[in-house]
Amino acid sequence: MSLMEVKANEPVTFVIFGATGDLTRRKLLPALYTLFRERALPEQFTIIGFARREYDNEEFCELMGAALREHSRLPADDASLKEFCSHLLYHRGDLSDPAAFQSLNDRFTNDSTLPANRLLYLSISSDMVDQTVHFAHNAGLITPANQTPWTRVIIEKPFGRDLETAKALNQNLLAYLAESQIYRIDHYLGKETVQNILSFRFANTIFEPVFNRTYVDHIQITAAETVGMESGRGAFYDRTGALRDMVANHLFQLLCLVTMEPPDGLNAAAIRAEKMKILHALQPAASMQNRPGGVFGQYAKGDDINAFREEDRVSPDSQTETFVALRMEINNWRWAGVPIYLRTGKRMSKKTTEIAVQFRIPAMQLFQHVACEGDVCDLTGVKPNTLIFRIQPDEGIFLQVSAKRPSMQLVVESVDMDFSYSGKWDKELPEAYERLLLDALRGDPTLFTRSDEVESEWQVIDAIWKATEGQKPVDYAPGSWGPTDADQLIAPFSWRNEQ
Ligand SMILES: NC(=O)C1=CN([C@@H]2O[C@H](COP(=O)(O)OP(=O)(O)OC[C@H]3O[C@@H](n4cnc5c(N)ncnc54)[C@H](OP(=O)(O)O)[C@@H]3O)[C@@H](O)[C@H]2O)C=CC1
Ligand SMILES: O=C1O[C@H](COP(=O)(O)O)[C@@H](O)[C@H](O)[C@H]1O
Repeated sequence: MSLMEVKANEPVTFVIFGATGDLTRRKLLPALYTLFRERALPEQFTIIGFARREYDNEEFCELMGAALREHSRLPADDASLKEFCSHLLYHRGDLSDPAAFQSLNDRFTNDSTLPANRLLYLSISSDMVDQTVHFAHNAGLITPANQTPWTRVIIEKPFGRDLETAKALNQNLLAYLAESQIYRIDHYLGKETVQNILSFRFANTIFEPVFNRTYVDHIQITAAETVGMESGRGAFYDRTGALRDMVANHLFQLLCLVTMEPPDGLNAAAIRAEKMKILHALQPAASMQNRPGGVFGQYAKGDDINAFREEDRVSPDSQTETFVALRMEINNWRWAGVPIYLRTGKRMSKKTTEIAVQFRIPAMQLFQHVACEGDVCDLTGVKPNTLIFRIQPDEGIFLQVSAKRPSMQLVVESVDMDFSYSGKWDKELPEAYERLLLDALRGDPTLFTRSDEVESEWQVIDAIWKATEGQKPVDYAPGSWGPTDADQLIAPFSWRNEQ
């Protein structure tokens, strides 16, 4: 999709703290490069990479060139890479050293070609955010709110590691920044298919009346990844785990969007207000007292695949979960009693993110469902309707319904009503980071998370820790769908594994 329609115009200097890290290589630089190629960046822009490793500008440019060749959505040819590299600088420094920030600020003072508006991107671990903003402020890198040149600060997730740390971080940041300058990023909100959840629910009349406890049996949300620890991520992930890395932000956002009430407008405040109501009503399911509401797993050794505990910079006796499955419920009028199952994991069978809303079977079973393999047919009760939001890959939405199978008998079969982005639009979907970086450049916070929203997310996570206290991760085979305990968690339903 061309981003030409939307463009940032004001000159800007991006400073990426954590510029040698995995996120910068795989997502941030490729997104900036695509925006550059699409002419969506301002004419005047500079990107300064800040990290500890010893590089000069040229070496940094080579490193980023290699990353772009591997990860860019648009082809990274030599000529455009050369042009892009002319906008790249490297600033070596340690985040614990105030002098490194001072020398960075000196660059702004001494180099009149550096655009004075600045977008500081904190692609660093959450425990370094407070100090980084503090040092940046003391060095003069942060200009006052509501003035030009402006400063905006993008902060990566996870924002804190529990309610207490998130609250402290929110409060401390306000000593140096106005809330309007803080952009807490959750890249799932930048995904086209995630934005489509609200459009699909509220731009159509036929689905909304059945999105409630009367018609919905349960909801499953899965974010499965085949990757393990990408290079250098072991230490971060071992401190973080799947619950904080994925559930506390991405999965909760999906859950909110699929269950929230219609907002009274499409502005940030109205949408956030409805999401907040869901987060306040969300809790680990209490309805099935004798069964655990959560299952934690850790990937074991496989053929040619390290166990998590053998990964680089992971403790050999780590108890960190690389998989989690949860049974949650929303204690409100619309959803009370409807189980909501969440699961996410590394080294799973398939890369897939989807939301499946499974409806109740009809009250009266007039028909039988037939499934045939060759000449052998099996008759069972009618299958439930399921509405599936395919977030990635093969982006789209499909609805499973029952239809009469052509035969002399009145039996039905499950058929799909399928909408896929690639079938409908001959355009590649933009990457989430492209959209979000452009929004931040244009000063639009709609798709970023507000402080109270983040705190509410952590409140639920704290409740999950409490409800699952003492549970240790159980091993699962790489390439599987996680520990078998997760199947017991969802019984009598089943996870949708063969999608
Ligand atoms: N990777 C991903 O897919 C995603 C990551 N995120 C978030 O992005 C953030 C960064 O993640 P990721 O890139 O994976 O992490 P990495 O561990 O790969 O990178 C961390 C970066 O921080 C720098 N760094 C660490 N300590 C210091 C220090 N004392 N002084 C200066 N620089 C330092 C490192 O550079 P050096 O060693 O050279 O100093 C490196 O560039 C995290 O908050 C993560 O949750 C969010 C979504 C996806
Ligand atoms: O935030 C994160 O997301 C990625 C998965 O993102 P996706 O867009 O590929 O679904 C995950 O690999 C990473 O651990 C996590 O920090």
